[in-house]
Amino acid sequence: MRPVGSKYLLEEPLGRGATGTVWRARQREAAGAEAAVAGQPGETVAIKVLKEELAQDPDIVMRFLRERSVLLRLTHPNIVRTRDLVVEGDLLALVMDLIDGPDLHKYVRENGPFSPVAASLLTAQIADALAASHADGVVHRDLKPANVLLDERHGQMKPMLTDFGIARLADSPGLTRTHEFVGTPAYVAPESAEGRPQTSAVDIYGAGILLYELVTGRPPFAGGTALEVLHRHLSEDPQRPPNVPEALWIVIERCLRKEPDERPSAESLARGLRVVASGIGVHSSPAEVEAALGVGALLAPDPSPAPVPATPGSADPTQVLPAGAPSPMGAYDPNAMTSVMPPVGGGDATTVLPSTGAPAADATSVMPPVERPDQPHPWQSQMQAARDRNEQTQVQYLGPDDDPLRRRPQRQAPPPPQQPPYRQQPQPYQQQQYAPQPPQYQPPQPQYRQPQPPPQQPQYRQPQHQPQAQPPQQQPQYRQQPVRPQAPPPQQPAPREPREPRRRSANPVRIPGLGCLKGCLVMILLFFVAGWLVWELTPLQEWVGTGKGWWDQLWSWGSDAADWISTIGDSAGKARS
Ligand SMILES: Nc1ncnc2c1ncn2[C@@H]1O[C@H](COP(=O)(O)OP(=O)(O)OP(=O)(O)O)[C@@H](O)[C@H]1O
Repeated sequence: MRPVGSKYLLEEPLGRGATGTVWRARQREAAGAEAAVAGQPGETVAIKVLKEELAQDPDIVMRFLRERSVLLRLTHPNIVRTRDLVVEGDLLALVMDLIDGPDLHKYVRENGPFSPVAASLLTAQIADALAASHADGVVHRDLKPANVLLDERHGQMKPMLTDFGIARLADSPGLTRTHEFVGTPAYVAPESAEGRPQTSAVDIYGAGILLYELVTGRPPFAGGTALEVLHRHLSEDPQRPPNVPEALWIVIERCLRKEPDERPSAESLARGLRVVASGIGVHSSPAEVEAALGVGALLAPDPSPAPVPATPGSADPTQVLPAGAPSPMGAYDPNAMTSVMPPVGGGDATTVLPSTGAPAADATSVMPPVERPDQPHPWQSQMQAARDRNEQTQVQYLGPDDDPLRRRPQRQAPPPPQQPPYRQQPQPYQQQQYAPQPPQYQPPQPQYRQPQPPPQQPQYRQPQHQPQAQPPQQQPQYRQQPVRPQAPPPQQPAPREPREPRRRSANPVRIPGLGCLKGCLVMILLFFVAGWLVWELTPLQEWVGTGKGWWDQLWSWGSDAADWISTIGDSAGKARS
């Protein structure tokens, strides 16, 4: 058992998500005054220990501390209560109420879809939770069945919305330094997918998808790839499945409107769903049936939806990239996985705003709204981050064979003469990755989280994204995003002209040792010339007493040497005979 802070002991892991691992834990002693719930020694709690890379990120630690009060104050019967936040060394953890029951995704997978009445009543409670958080200025932005726990303690199934805080904590510019970010393609609202301004209406869209899935067992927009899902969110109208009653379909269809302004408020959604539940049961009275069919009149849009302020320098966590699907060409789990994207800044996942109804409790947690149109598109940030990562200097050990300073020169094949200049005529993929980008657009370079779905979902694990497999025809629609003038993406250095290939001599044949031989010959020649000059130009001849010239003297020395050698040869022959 591992201690968390001085107050908690981790007992066993309950599950693992994109941002950390949830543990069943026990309270050792009552928490301090800073905790929302002091708790009693021996009490069981759930603790989400955030991933190390999040915990080691100063931005996230700051945010964690800054938003402590917001997380702790968010209480509702259908929201999993955050009891305490622990920061200890490199460890960041959220202490929550332990919910005894599966999450909705797991439940539907194991038990099949809910009846329309049960699905309506369940979603009505989730809408209650959303209404409360929206009134407090908090937008969840990652609503999906996996984030709804079913509390089965009292013979009833009570949905409990969780992960309010996590997306918000993880959503920070610090994430540009981790290799991941969070978003779930199957549940992402069109405006999030497009990088348009977001409001609490994104949660209503998520609720509509969730409701559809509860009654059918699958989300409305599926596809083989995340890009396909994204495209369907943006362009397709959902089709009414045969088992969905008309009244319920009216609600779902309203929630799934592409225009956020046309979606109902959380409060009117909850009310409408209860009216529908009463009117679609087998024992419903004619009046209840009629009221249910007229539910459209109840689904009033939110007059003042809570806006989602952007975090400067961050991207949108729910932004749908081919996320959750490491390869856009591969299948992915549309239901349960919070997708992870390339390191980017994060936008604010569950955002704290000045309360529309009540005053904001924590001024430090209120983010000033930032004009979305001025910001670079999230994909631009992702591309930039990927580029920055690629270009940074790496310090690493090089073996003798790899070290260019130690390596012996290798003969290299000359480059093929017809090879086009790399930067001038890039292939489509090369252009995406390396070519200099105009400031207003840097093409998406989606990468995805290392697949970490819960162990029960191995079929959803994906291989790494292969960028060249990306269908090119789906990209242009994201290229028109405006640029934030005050924080333009860093200018790319001007592309360097490709170097001309080195000119080689006409005769490329190399003779080993030729350089050394040449040197020796030159030295001999120099010595010879120097000797001749000294002999001829100095009084050396007279000193030696010969009076001969250079050549005569040389000849005489040569003759003396030959005589000496023949004398030695003769004396050796006589000795033998
Ligand atoms: N308060 C809690 N009580 C009991 N079980 C919990 C609690 N919170 C989470 N769990 C369980 O722990 C597991 C992991 O939760 P987590 O929120 O990390 O998963 P997730 O929603 O799939 O993650 P993510 O949204 O980051 O992808 C889930 O199976 C969930 O059922």
